[in-house]
Amino acid sequence: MSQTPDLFGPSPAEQAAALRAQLHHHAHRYYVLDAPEIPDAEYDRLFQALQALEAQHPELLTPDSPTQRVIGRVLDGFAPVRHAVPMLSIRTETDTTPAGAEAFDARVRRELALPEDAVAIRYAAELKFDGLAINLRYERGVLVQAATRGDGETGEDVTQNIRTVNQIPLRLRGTEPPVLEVRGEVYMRRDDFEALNERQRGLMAAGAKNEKTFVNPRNAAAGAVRQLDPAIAAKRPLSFFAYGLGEVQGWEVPATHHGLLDALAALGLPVCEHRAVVEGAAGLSAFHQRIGALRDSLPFDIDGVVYKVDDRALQERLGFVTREPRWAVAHKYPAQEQMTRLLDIDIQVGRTGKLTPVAKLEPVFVGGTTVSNATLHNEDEARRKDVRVGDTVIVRRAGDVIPEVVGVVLERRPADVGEPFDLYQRLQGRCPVCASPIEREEGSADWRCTGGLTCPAQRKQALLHFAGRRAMDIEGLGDKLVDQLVDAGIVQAVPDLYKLGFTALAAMERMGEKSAQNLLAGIEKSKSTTLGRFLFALGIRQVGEATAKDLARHFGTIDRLMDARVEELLEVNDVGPIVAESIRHFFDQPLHREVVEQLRAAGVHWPDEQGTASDAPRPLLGKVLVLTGTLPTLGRDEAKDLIEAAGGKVSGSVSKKTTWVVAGEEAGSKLDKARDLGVPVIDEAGLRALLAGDGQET
Ligand SMILES: NC(=O)c1ccc[n+]([C@@H]2O[C@H](COP(=O)([O-])OP(=O)(O)OC[C@H]3O[C@@H](n4cnc5c(N)ncnc54)[C@H](O)[C@@H]3O)[C@@H](O)[C@H]2O)c1
Ligand SMILES: [Zn+2]
Repeated sequence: MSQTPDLFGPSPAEQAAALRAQLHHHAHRYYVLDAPEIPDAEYDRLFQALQALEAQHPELLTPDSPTQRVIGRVLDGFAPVRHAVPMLSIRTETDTTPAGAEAFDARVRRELALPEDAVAIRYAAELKFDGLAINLRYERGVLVQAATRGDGETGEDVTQNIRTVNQIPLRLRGTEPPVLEVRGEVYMRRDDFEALNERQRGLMAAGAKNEKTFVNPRNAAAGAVRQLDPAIAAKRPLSFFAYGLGEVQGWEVPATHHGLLDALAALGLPVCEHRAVVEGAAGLSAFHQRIGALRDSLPFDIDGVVYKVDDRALQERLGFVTREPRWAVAHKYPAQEQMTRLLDIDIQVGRTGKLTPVAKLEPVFVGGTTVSNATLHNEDEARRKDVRVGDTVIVRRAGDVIPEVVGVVLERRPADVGEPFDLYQRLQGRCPVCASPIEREEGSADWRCTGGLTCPAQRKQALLHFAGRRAMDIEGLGDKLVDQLVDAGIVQAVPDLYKLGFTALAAMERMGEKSAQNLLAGIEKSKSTTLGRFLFALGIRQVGEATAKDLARHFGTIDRLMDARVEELLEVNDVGPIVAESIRHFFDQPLHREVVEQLRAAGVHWPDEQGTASDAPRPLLGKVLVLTGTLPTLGRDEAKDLIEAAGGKVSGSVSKKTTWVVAGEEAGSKLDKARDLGVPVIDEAGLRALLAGDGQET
């Protein structure tokens, strides 16, 4: 092939060299530093561009090309581990349609030289977990070593960190072969990831240095596994799925892949339940489709499914190419991270007045939908990521979590990029909706509007929250209608809902008589409620559904609650100082008391509850009890109610603050803990005596 003159742009050789350099750079960021700069989808595009170029110009192929070998390197600080059996990659089918499965099936049949009319091949289909590969070496049934993949030949010894993963058995169940290496994926569940990042944001808001958030669960998992301090690794909740084998000595390897997965599960290793044996391309496609529909609801990220020829004898016939087996393929789904341009940063005012910077994006298809807004969480996050208008940013959308901007692609920053984000300056210190001053409390990551219910943004959200299914449950009052009612000035605050008349409603645009009637009926129906729902509906900061119920049960009437002092509030189960302060603060504002009065005057009512904070004697005031095991006559909830009625608190775990542990039949570890800590243990009879006011001494 002749060299293309410069006149026509870079030659294929120059293009290949440039792609290789880029891929090496990004692979280093990703595999070695756990700090990717571009989304996987972008890396895959570069990778495929190089593959295509090398296919067209085979003379450009070099042995060190990223297409020819697994990339990765041992990080300083970890001992290198030479893998007895190399840890390979998997060929990727990027065509996310059913055609991807057909291409794989056709290739397998061709490579096996099967005749046209041969029976369909059986495949084991499983999920492609988005974490990192780990080799677990068991000798005589005991976990002796855990290693990362590294470059496939040599990985890192991460045994210490892996031992902290609860799901990984330290000893196999029922067998002790000389050597059994189990391979699988260490990953972080989405909820664990969200909680970890939330905690990181909290630490950073409180001024902690050296903390950071993670771009996605895979990145967080990789960071934890390759953490040099096992104490930190132990705090990062990791999970594991087994999917294959490394070296084996003295163990009968099952004849099929699905048989192997069953065998691994029997040894006590976690194996994902979403797996199947399917036949031919049609079976593969159906699996791809079924899992695709399930993807968002899975508790962890997957980036595709993996198909493996089920029969081990056939696998051996197919063998390997340089960096991947011929008998397996990964069939992808649309990426959950993509690049797009940041057009602007909007600031949204939430129901509680919290100001959230929201990225306005050039619409991009990510995680299966088109996204044009993504959260930036708060000012600190936006600054730390140095997100600026005009930047190319990485957007992530996974499951039902709201889309977020996880980073900036600095190498694509244009010369005329915007200024660093400054929320206060941007808003000139005023709420974008009501122009009230904004403030940021010490130790909080969030700016807030101080307008309270006078702020229409908070008003609209407050109305929606008030009408919500778990609050006052006003059927037919959705966001469009709330917008209309507030914008038309018909409803200013929650009590106005109960003053709505048919004529005014029916006269509104896009509102038929029927819907007006339905809405009025819904509003009427909502008048009869419970105190718990009503309290939740008020939208007091920090008071969720459960706390609202607890408050209702404890105080019985709203008047008693509105007048409760902080110390009295603290007596309620699960109410701590922050929640108590927030409730106090809410009812200290005359506006809020007025709202309550107006609602009552409009006919909103609920049966008063007995209230456990009545004037009856409260022999358990200030005591903390823990229930464990089955009591002879009292049910768990019943016992809890009685204890709370007597002024006591029920806690879920035993600590030094526990006054008594009430133990019944089959009491478990809580009883042991009580004994360890020297906490007195009583039975149901003892509890009854306490409730009756006897035996106060501890
Ligand atoms: N963003 C970046 O800069 C960047 C850089 C390099 C690589 N990457 C990403 O890394 C990936 C490519 O890396 P790779 O070579 O490690 O291949 P891969 O991750 O696509 O496939 C191989 C891996 O799949 C995993 N796997 C998950 N479920 C499995 C199952 N059921 N059976 C077998 N294996 C399973 C294993 O860990 C195995 O090592 C791509 O997604 C690429 O985008 C991104
Ligand atoms: Zn405001």
